[in-house]
Amino acid sequence: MSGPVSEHESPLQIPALSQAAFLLDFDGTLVDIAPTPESVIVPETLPQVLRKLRALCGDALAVVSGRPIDQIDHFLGDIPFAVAGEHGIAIRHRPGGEIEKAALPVVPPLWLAEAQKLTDAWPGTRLEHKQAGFVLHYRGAPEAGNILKKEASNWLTSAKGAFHLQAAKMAWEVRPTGIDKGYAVAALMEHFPFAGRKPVFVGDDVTDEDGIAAAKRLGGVGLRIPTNFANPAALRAWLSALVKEEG
Ligand SMILES: O=P(O)(O)OC[C@H]1O[C@H](O[C@H]2O[C@H](CO)[C@@H](O)[C@H](O)[C@H]2O)[C@H](O)[C@@H](O)[C@@H]1O
Repeated sequence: MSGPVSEHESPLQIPALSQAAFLLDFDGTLVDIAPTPESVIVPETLPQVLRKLRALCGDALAVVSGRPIDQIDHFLGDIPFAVAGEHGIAIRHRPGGEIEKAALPVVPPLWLAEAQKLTDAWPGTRLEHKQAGFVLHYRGAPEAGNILKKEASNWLTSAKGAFHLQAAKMAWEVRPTGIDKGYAVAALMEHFPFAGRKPVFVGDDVTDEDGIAAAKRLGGVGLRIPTNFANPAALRAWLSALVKEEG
């Protein structure tokens, strides 16, 4: 185990890159949080750092995001070898490979209709559709956070545990129960080029805790912003130093 120091000046113990697999969250981890999901900016130097990292760890670089896979493709193109989207509901294990989709219950159309009405009624809020759930964003109207939560909690009382409400960053996400980033990490680690390596998972949010726990369970390391890195810029600087040191 080795590695450069984090911005907090404590040396981070991670496996040698020749034995490591990197599984990285996207929003709030690789890129800074932005006012809207579309307005995220991928810093100019990040693609090159990630490509070097992928080369140094034998292609074992994955992005594990709450976003659908096509959005990660839009921002990062062919940089990661594998992508897990929607917190593990959709996984593409290799470049150009088929997307493996978990069999999940369909979101009741009534909830979607109610969610649309609710977000139409609150300027600054918005509804994001996902394959097996949806997100109520309130970054543009923080005062609406509580009402969105209350309404979504009411819909979920009829779900009999099939769906749950997940707190996200200035958002509430209605998610199917049973699949999380821990599942995604375990599934990715079963396949080439990840299998046999030690996972290094980095995230920033509550949903990343499952990924962190899974990485540790599998003999690797789980790191979190702001515990191990002050912010995404500090993580990017650490990754840049890591690839320079070993490159
Ligand atoms: O698992 P992640 O890759 O971290 O994705 C989590 C969610 O990210 C997006 O929403 C969040 O980021 C937006 C852009 O910075 C921000 O505007 C929003 O307030 C955040 O909640 C994305 O829209 C969600 O689908 C992801 O689940």
